[in-house]
Amino acid sequence: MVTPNPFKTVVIAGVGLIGGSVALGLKGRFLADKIIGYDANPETLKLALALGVIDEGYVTPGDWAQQADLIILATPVGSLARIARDLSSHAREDAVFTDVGSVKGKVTDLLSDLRNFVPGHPMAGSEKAGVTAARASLLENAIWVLTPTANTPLPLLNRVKQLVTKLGANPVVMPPDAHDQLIATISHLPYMTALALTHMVARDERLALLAAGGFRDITRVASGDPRMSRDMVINNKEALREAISRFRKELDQLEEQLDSPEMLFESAMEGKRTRDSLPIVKRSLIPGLFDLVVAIPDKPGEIGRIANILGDKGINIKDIEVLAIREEGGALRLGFETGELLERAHAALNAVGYETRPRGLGQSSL
Ligand SMILES: NC(=O)c1ccc[n+]([C@@H]2O[C@H](COP(=O)([O-])OP(=O)(O)OC[C@H]3O[C@@H](n4cnc5c(N)ncnc54)[C@H](O)[C@@H]3O)[C@@H](O)[C@H]2O)c1
Ligand SMILES: O=C(O)C(=O)C[C@]1(C(=O)O)C=C[C@@H](O)C=C1
Repeated sequence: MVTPNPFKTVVIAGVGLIGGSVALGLKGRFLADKIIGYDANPETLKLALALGVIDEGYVTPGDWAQQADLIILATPVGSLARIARDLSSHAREDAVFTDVGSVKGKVTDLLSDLRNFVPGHPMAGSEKAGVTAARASLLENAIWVLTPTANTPLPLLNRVKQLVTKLGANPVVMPPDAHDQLIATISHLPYMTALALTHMVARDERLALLAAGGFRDITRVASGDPRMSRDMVINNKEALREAISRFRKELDQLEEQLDSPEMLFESAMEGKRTRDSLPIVKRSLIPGLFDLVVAIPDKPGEIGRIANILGDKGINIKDIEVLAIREEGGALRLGFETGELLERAHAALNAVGYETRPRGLGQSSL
């Protein structure tokens, strides 16, 4: 039996990496009839419209929010509560609110009286920010924590759970403080550790020269947006302090084990067993797209310009990736659904002077 869309018009407040990925997931799986973007940055909205992530965009709250059946708050943690208030003063009484913030206690407390609120946090992300990094597959098979408040009606929790499942993620329900405690260890502590390690490198340039895969893997999250990451840890400082103190003890213990090889071997075995048994998250979505690689000069606005040229011709970009950027410029990989769209994109971009080349599984005859 086909179940109807749980929500018809969805507002995404904060059309960045996560908001954009949710929007693409909703569109790709036909889970909403209309997606409205709300973002403080008009350039982001222009780009999101050109990339087909949203259908309409607004930079200020207004009566347009009356259309919303569901409002997904996806701005930095520190602004979530204010934006919820701003939008709720324009939204209908029955509009449902959820959020994707990385910390749940604070936002849940601040919004405990917000009607129809189901707080959430998808456990997926990236060190990249912004709508150009958004992709539907980011959320596939991810754990998506929901932390209902005392005021969240159970049927509503179930509707949001259903939506999360339809997006290809796995809902897990827990209280906000339990979420924050676990996240302090599994997400916020690794971020602080990455900062500590990168600071050591910053103080001795010979270390940077020798940094190989191991160091890069363990410090990847330090490349995340500094303001966003700061907001995330500052809003969970009690739980994070506790996690840091347990981490110090673990380090002290490992230091002591440097003099007892047997015990250090046991620790190494335990580390390997735990790391190797972490579930592998499979992400698949878009199979065999028709890819076009476009050479671009390293100038502001280039990605938006390309998206606009294609948008004006009604050519939908299904996937976008920034390939290596060097001083003299770089390249974009654009994915299209059909060979015909690929050829039209190639012609449109060539006509205005871009160098393009088809690539990958679904190449055309170009
Ligand atoms: N990045 C991750 O890995 C990750 C993972 C899970 C959850 N989250 C959470 O998702 C949320 C968004 O993170 P992101 O990584 O998508 O960030 P992002 O920077 O990619 O996107 C944030 C968007 O919000 C907009 N914005 C910022 N302040 C605003 C305001 N006051 N009013 C309206 N729009 C505003 C920005 O213009 C931007 O488009 C955060 O709460 C974060 O904690 C992030
Ligand atoms: O960068 C990634 O791969 C992430 O998944 C980012 C990450 C994490 O620490 O795991 C970062 C913050 C979130 O709230 C959720 C996920």
